[in-house]
Amino acid sequence: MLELEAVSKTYRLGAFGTREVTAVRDVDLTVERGEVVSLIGESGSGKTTIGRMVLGLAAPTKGQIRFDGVPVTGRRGRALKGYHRQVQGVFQDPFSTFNPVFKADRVFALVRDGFFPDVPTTRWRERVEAALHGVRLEPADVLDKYPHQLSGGQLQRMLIARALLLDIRLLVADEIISMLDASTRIDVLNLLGELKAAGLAVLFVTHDLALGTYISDRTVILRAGEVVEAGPTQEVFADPRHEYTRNLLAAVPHLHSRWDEPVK
Ligand SMILES: Nc1ncnc2c1ncn2[C@@H]1O[C@H](COP(=O)(O)OP(=O)(O)OP(=O)(O)O)[C@@H](O)[C@H]1O
Repeated sequence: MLELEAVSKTYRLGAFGTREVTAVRDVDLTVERGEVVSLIGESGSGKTTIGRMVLGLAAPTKGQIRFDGVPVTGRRGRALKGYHRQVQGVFQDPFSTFNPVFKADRVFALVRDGFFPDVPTTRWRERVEAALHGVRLEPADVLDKYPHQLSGGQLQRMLIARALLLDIRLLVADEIISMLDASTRIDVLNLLGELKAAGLAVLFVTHDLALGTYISDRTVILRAGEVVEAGPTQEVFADPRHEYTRNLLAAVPHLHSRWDEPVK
């Protein structure tokens, strides 16, 4: 379904664009229907750049990104909108996505204005309520409220509900769990699991190996813009081939041991 082939992204820096930073280098990656693929790497490893390219918000310097065999790059206007009906992103900080001046459910109104202007108001309301139920939110708890009246978990779910209104097939979830507290994290992860069971594909971007293991079918480990390891999640974790992956694994806190004890 989604396919990245030898994708690189170089940013030019400085007033005259004389300095270059290669954020992503020669990355191959696929995501199939109903599959969750974790993209794991430390800060600065190029994860967000990949997510933005997949969403058509940035263009690769080299290589190809295809969705159902059709290039993503270069889509503009109506073609990009058509793509965004099928592929949407949810990002780390839900608070920054909402404008504090407007009620939070404005995000749904914007979807209606942009994609479904002909749907009558009552029908639209039903669709919004169904999408909210889909993410385990009670419409009365979240509709007609300002962002500051809602929790981070509620806002994050509303953003997932917004994506679901579009009948998407691929969700790019960029660190969506990082800012949530522990119990909400598990709820949102379980929600992603349910959506996956319903056929949704997820590119799950995280720096957190433990979250990646919990949810994904396949794992891609990124270091300084390059894929250092990729494979079925259980295999990557059971037998990490690359030293970088082993180091990342060693850095995951072990629940059964005290933090001041050396981990065996
Ligand atoms: N718009 C930009 N202009 C110049 N350099 C950029 C730009 N965006 C990202 N970079 C650089 O590209 C590299 C990869 O950044 P990216 O944000 O993709 O990494 P990341 O793995 O998502 O990191 P984090 O987890 O901290 O968000 C970094 O060196 C970053 O400084």
